[in-house]
Amino acid sequence: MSQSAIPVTVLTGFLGAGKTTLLNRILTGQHGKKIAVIENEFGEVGVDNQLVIQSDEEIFEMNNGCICCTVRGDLIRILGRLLKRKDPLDAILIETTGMANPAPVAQTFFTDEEMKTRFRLDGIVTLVDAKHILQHLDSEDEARKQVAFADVILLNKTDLVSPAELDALEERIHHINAVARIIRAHNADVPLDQVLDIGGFNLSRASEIDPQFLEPEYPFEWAGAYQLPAGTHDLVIGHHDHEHGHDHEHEGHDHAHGEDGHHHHHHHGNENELDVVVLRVNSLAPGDRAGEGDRVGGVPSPRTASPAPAVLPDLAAAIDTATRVFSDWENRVKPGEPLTPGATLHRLLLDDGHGHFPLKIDAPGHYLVFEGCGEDPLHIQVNGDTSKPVWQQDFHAAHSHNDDVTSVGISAPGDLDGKKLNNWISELLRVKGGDIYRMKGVLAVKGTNKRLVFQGVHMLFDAKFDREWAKDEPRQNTLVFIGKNLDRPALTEAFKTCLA
Ligand SMILES: Nc1nc2c(ncn2[C@@H]2O[C@H](COP(=O)(O)OP(=O)(O)OP(=O)(O)O)[C@@H](O)[C@H]2O)c(=O)[nH]1
Repeated sequence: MSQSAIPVTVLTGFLGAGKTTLLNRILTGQHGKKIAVIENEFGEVGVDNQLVIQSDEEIFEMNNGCICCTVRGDLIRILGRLLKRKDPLDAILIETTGMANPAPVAQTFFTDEEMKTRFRLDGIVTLVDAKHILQHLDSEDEARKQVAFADVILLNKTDLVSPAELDALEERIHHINAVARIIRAHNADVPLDQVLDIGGFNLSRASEIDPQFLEPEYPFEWAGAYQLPAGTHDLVIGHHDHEHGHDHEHEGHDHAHGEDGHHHHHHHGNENELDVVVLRVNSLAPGDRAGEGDRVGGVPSPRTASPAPAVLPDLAAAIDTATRVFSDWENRVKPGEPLTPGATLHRLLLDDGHGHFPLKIDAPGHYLVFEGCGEDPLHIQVNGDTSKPVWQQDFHAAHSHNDDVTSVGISAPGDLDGKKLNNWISELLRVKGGDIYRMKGVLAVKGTNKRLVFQGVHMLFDAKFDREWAKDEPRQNTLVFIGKNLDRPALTEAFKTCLA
């Protein structure tokens, strides 16, 4: 990207989130930068202008209502005028209205060659009112979008909520947009270098900040591994009778689900159904310790208690399979009807939270049982004895929030075939462009020693080769999609087919 390109920051945020407050800070701050501010006013003309402290920076107003394709010309005209200035600008800030979707503004910088060479979209900064954002996230599409589009999220008005609420909020925001940097603020008091000229989509930095950002979420909440002999055993759902003891320590769930600050939902919305997948794992090493390292203190999940690959070598593959199977058609099973291991989603029909299901095991070995809802106690009876799980773990459920907007990250070494990559991205944007809000990536393309850096907003995007990969730097592809109804397995699969 050319050095002379003027960085553009798009400032968004719901009504009253603190955009004007931040703007005033920027305009009065002693940063020695020449910044032009473009305001997109909706409704009453120029009210905000009186609130903005006058300064040397120029303020341009667009009074044509929300920026959309028809008024993008207006923005382009203002930008054109800014280019003609004698003393060049250091930065441009565009404030969108509270209700606006920032996409069309951001897309302006991917539209034509002149826009692409003279300006660069440095970042989308979204101000969030910590006190009111939750109700907006629940009810308003635009609020989720503003969070989804952001490179930086200023969690403002921290004085109005408790630290615990802030933590929960961050978790929720992170769930929607896993790569945005979240900065807490009071009266929008953030260091300006965290907002302006940030090189917003530098993914390698994003991954350094939060190594978990690629961590997938799962369609199940709990999995346990059992060593089972051949035969027909009894899969029991519900609190079991006292004579069987408490081998399957599901008590931990109360803690895990009750105190982590957000609501968990039953996936199928029916307490009398439980989704279960049973898979055979081939190569479980002997000497496994039951329940090792899991659900001890806090909220056990892949974020805090990763599975030990040496203990369960097939675990990752089994988790992948289960993730896929959980989105298959369910096979409804009435109490008393038998289950067999395999790639089938069993929806167990329970009677007041209880049920007995014969589990048919042909070959002795290790079996993983995945449970859609982790709150239902489950155990397996073998010849009247409760079988202890040799391993178990809670998983972050994909549906722990009812957000349809999420992030999918892919990180893999290897060189990509430029042509296949191009075809995939074009096709993806053609089919899913409306749902993919943002896409960012740093990619290794076969035949070039430069990194391909790209970012996009809906179907418009910009890809450029930037610096060479450093000598000690692995040619690692990192890309992230933020959007609605994203299909992680499909995206991951399609990406793999682009490897050279
Ligand atoms: N308590 C509290 N109030 C704040 C904070 N930041 C801003 N405010 C106040 O919130 C109100 C709205 O702030 P603005 O900066 O005007 O918000 P805005 O996003 O520009 O609002 P619109 O122009 O309506 O979209 C003002 O009264 C601010 O003084 C904060 O951190 N804490």
